[in-house]
Amino acid sequence: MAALDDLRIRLDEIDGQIVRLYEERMKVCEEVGELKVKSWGRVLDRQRERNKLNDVASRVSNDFNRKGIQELYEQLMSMSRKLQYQQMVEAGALGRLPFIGIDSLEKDTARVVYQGVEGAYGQAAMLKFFGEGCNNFHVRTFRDAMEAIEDGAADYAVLPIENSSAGAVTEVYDLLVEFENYIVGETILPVRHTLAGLPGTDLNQIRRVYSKAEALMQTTRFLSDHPDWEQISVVNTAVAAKKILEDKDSTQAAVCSAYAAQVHGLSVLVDEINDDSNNSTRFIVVTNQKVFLKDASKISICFEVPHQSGSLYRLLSHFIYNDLNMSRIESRPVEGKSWEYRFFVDFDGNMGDAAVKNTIRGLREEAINLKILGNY
Ligand SMILES: C=C(O[C@@H]1C=C(C(=O)O)C=C[C@H]1O)C(=O)O
Repeated sequence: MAALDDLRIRLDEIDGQIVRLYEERMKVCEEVGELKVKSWGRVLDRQRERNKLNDVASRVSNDFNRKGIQELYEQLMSMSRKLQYQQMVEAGALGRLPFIGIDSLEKDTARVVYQGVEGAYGQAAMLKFFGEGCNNFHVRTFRDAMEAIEDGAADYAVLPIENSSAGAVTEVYDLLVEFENYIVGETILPVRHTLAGLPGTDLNQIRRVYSKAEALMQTTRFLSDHPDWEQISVVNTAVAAKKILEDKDSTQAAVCSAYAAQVHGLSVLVDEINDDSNNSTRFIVVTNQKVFLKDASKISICFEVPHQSGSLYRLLSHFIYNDLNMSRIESRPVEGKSWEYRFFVDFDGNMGDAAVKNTIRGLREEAINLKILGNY
């Protein structure tokens, strides 16, 4: 049997040939790219790639190598596509993304909508982003807020998208797909839940606790010390506070912020009852125009993937290749298609960056229903 050193010398020789051939192949792909730039053609040719995979698979001697050569060719072709997207972008064949860069948001004159009633965390987030004196109104549901934006009744909506302990606010993700509204800002609000009731309420009197489902989830540890309390979810924590005031029933309490308790004339019975003391919620600011701040640094997109092994992996490779840092990925079922998913990805970047244009160009061709949700 040959010694390890001898085998490695042979491998080095073979690899030398592979590297030379790889470069030769990429040169030819570049020429193909030039033709595509001239003809404004599509980079990805699925049929050609399928044929290529079948062809190389038919040339090897066993099943193990068949799988291996196909994986290798998938990578090779993906690299040549990425080179061609770059050529397209450099030649201006991508054009501009359909978003207009602006210097700042007109916060002073804007009319802003939030979901819930006075005292809602959404209101606190809105005041944090737009300032105490901002012109605002509130609506009952997230959908109402999205509609108010689409109809032009408001310029901006402030909506929760993610909580640090309960995770995604899935309804808002789905609404971002359904409506032609775009994210232009975000703000993170620390969430401190309290148990609030009518002034003078004793904890022993309480039989029912009202709150938003997420807030009940975020205070599980405290509530599990009171297993006899019935937990009832309502649309918003501030709605829960309002209900306690209106019902005038001291067997009821609300899980809400100290601010909501104060707005609705309740007393804080127990302060800071959230399981996680760092609990915070990220809110997004949405508008009906395709605009982005010129100094924006985060992009949110969503897309569906073909229901095939490896398809998400291949799409995410665009981020790696273009050296973009992905900060979040979330999936939601695609309506009407059981077990198929839409992925929501946040990544660092600005729409003016070549790396971002490259990535978007690749994803637009290779993913299904790519939507840019905003750059902020
Ligand atoms: C090189 C081309 O572009 C892409 C890359 C391919 C490859 O690397 O073989 C094949 C088809 C295209 O998706 C081409 O169109 O031939």
